[in-house]
Amino acid sequence: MIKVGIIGSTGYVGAELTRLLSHHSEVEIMFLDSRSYASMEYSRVYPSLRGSVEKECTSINLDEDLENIDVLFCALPHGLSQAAVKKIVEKGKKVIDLSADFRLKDVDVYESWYGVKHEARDQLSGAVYGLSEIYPEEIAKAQLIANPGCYPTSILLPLYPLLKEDVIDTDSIIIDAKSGVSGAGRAPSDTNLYPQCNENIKAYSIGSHRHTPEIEQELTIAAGKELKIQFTPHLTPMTRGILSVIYISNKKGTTYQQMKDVYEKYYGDQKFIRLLEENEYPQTKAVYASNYCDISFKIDDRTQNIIIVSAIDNLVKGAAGQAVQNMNLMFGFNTDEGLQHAPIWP
Ligand SMILES: NC(=O)C1=CN([C@@H]2O[C@H](COP(=O)(O)OP(=O)(O)OC[C@H]3O[C@@H](n4cnc5c(N)ncnc54)[C@H](OP(=O)(O)O)[C@@H]3O)[C@@H](O)[C@H]2O)C=CC1
Ligand SMILES: CC(=O)N[C@@H](CCC(=O)OP(=O)(O)O)C(=O)O
Repeated sequence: MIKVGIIGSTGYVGAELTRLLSHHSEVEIMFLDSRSYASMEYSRVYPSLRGSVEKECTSINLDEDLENIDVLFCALPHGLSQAAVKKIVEKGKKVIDLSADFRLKDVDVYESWYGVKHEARDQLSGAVYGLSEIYPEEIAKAQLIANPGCYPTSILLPLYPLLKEDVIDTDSIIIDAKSGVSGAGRAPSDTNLYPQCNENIKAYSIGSHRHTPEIEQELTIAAGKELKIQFTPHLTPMTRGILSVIYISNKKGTTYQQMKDVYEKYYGDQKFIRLLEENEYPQTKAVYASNYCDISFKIDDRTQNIIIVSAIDNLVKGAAGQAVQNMNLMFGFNTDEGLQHAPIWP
């Protein structure tokens, strides 16, 4: 058994971590940190976890409470994890940060896109980008994991292998992605106000979304040359889920079989990537509350475009589930421990 602590446990991502880890056979949850609900039973904050999580929230002291754990999960808004990450790394323990704070390798890029100063620069170079299926060996050896963003996970999993194997063009990648409202977190905001998000779909942050440099960083590594993407996220009236549709001009004349072979090579034995049959396309309900990423694609011979579709649950594969998968890799547990449950349908 390992001992884990969760900071930011009462946010949506923290709640998914708590749900998943409370059913993990190798884990004991030591604390559920919260500023706002300290001393309150966790199951009063999240009644769905009554009977599964019998623990009070606590506002932890970074100098004392980190001593008793083997791994810390940080699920705080960006800019706020750095002090805790610094402390735990200095103590020689493992940490999985679910914010954007350690994802970008260039600190100037982080500071300019996120508009905050990085207070733990020394830790950045040691951070491993936790895209589980792509970097399993690095993750297994890491002390600090920068867990990927939700949109990047849904976009990098389908694109990384194709760029690595040089079967698609790099200068015409257009991504149209749609997220459920839980992607915006739990704090009330203009984004998640019911009358404004219900029965409404909108594009936002066109050409300026903070996930753009994260996606470009990883695709550049895959392609071995710098590339830029066109990324348009949308807010849709669903609670969970991300559907990403990616358009690439098929200038290389890639065939369906070539692409299928690449996906089979990278993901054929990966439990959490489901490659769908030809003319079957991913949908968010088919991955709801699960750690799956569903992928399929079409080569449109009429327009000579490649269209790739992926679906994930933003809170699970896009955040807490992938973090648990990374913890499993770091501690040598079965990859799917704590994550075996099927999606919920309908
Ligand atoms: N939502 C998603 O789909 C995804 C989110 N992420 C990232 O995971 C992290 C957590 O996201 P999410 O759970 O959605 O966010 P939420 O806003 O739902 O939760 C964040 C929690 O952090 C705690 N907190 C502590 N200090 C502060 C502070 N100063 N300001 C605000 N909250 C604070 C709050 O709990 P309390 O007041 O009880 O301490 C709050 O509930 C973020 O970095 C996010 O970008 C990553 C991938 C997907
Ligand atoms: C719907 C919605 O608002 N989504 C959020 C996703 C951000 C997020 O989750 O942030 P990180 O993954 O980078 O931590 C957004 O677009 O800002």
